[in-house]
Amino acid sequence: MNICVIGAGYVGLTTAAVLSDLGHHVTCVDINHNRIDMLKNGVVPIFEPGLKEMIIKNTSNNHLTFSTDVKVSIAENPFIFITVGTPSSGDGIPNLSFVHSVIDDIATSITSYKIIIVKSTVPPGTNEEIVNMLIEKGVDPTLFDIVSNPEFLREGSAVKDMLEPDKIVIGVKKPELIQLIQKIYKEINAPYIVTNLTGAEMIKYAANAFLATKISFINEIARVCDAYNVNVKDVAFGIGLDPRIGPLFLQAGMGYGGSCFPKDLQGLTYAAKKKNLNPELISSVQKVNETQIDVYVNKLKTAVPSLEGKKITVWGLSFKPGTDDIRHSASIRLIERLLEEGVSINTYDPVVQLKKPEIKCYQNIYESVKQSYILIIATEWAEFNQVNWKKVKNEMEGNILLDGRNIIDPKTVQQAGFHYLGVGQH
Ligand SMILES: NC(=O)c1ccc[n+]([C@@H]2O[C@H](COP(=O)([O-])OP(=O)(O)OC[C@H]3O[C@@H](n4cnc5c(N)ncnc54)[C@H](O)[C@@H]3O)[C@@H](O)[C@H]2O)c1
Ligand SMILES: O=c1ccn([C@@H]2O[C@H](COP(=O)(O)OP(=O)(O)O[C@H]3O[C@H](CO)[C@@H](O)[C@H](O)[C@H]3O)[C@@H](O)[C@H]2O)c(=O)[nH]1
Repeated sequence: MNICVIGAGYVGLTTAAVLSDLGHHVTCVDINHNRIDMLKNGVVPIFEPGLKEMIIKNTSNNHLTFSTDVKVSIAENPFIFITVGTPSSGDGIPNLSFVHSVIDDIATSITSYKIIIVKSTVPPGTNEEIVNMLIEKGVDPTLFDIVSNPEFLREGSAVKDMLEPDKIVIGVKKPELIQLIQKIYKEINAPYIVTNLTGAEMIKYAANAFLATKISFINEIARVCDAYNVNVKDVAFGIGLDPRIGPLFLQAGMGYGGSCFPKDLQGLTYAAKKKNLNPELISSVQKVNETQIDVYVNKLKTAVPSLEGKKITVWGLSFKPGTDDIRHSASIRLIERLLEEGVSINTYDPVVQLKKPEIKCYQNIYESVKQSYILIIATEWAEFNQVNWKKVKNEMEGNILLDGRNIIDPKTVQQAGFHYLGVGQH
């Protein structure tokens, strides 16, 4: 099948790579010329395991091509996937301008029937609005159908998640569209959840809100565990065995970040308020997450009353392991907060190098801790558990280790001479 994927970001590139790998002919388009030039030259602008190999394989066999000509690509392909960004505007309202710009391009270039598949995460009601927008722009309603097909991949395992999803959600206005979408995803074995356009949008928002709720829940429990000298991991394990609760997404730490949870909870709040509802639980989930950094900074300040002038090394910059994405990273928020205390910051991350004069980025993990007073683990990269702790300690001036992700065994680092600080882990 001939498919156009609009947007060459985390979702767009993964969609384009996977669909081309499944045998379709895919054109991936983006208005970012630099990005498309890189892709045409075999350079994949994001770090995502397995993505580069899949892109190179499918560009070599001509199943996947890249372009900056959005209108031509729309005109040439019957299936149009929209995967552009839907960031939060400053006040938390979802910024749909990128989606609207694609709709404008479709309205001005459509001459034959298109199925427009919206993968971008959008607030409830958006896909219905898209139908109306196209009609208002003079597009004949028989020339298009809209399918809401939200994406549930996680960064760091995007390719695998798209090849082995736990479900495929499709929102449609006409039942005959279901089979066409199933044809696109023929090789993928997953149950289909079929609903209307707004239902699919709500499933996406509700999924992210629930996952974020689990994280804020366990972070709140960790604060209480801390006060009672209880290990929150024991509590998470204990409750997680109950199948009604489940063991996943109960890892306490500095809180959730990334390009999705923060903005989608804001988007859900906005959507609820628009209908005069007051989403109290979602507001509390956000509040716990926003104050989680303070819990760690306060912990540090109890151990080291004056942070001013101290050198601190932070391991981990990306918002989670396996990605180079630093959007809404808890680590970056922590660094900004610490800089306000007058500290100097060294960092090490396996894939991210920041370009900020006030932050020193190292490519060698042991170099990064030289003469540091405090070491902070801010992202749960597995390699942070494989270091020689004695060597790390010897390089440092101080001995404080703040474990912002509860990934370190306190005894191991205490034996190496560290003073271990955690929240809900001792
Ligand atoms: N990142 C994730 O893990 C993830 C997972 C599921 C769903 N989503 C949702 O998918 C959408 C995309 O997220 P992302 O992280 O891939 O975004 P991204 O910022 O990585 O990529 C978006 C791309 O769209 C391009 N673009 C913007 N306007 C365009 C236009 N008019 N025409 C062509 N290209 C245009 C940008 O240049 C950019 O390369 C968002 O709605 C997000 O909420 C993201
Ligand atoms: O037990 C946990 C699990 C995660 N996190 C944090 O939560 C954030 C988000 O992690 P994760 O969900 O793995 O990453 P994303 O790539 O943001 O994926 C989420 O957001 C995507 C975009 O909507 C969805 O498609 C995915 O299903 C959803 O998991 C990260 O900062 C993690 O460190 C925790 O603190 N504790």
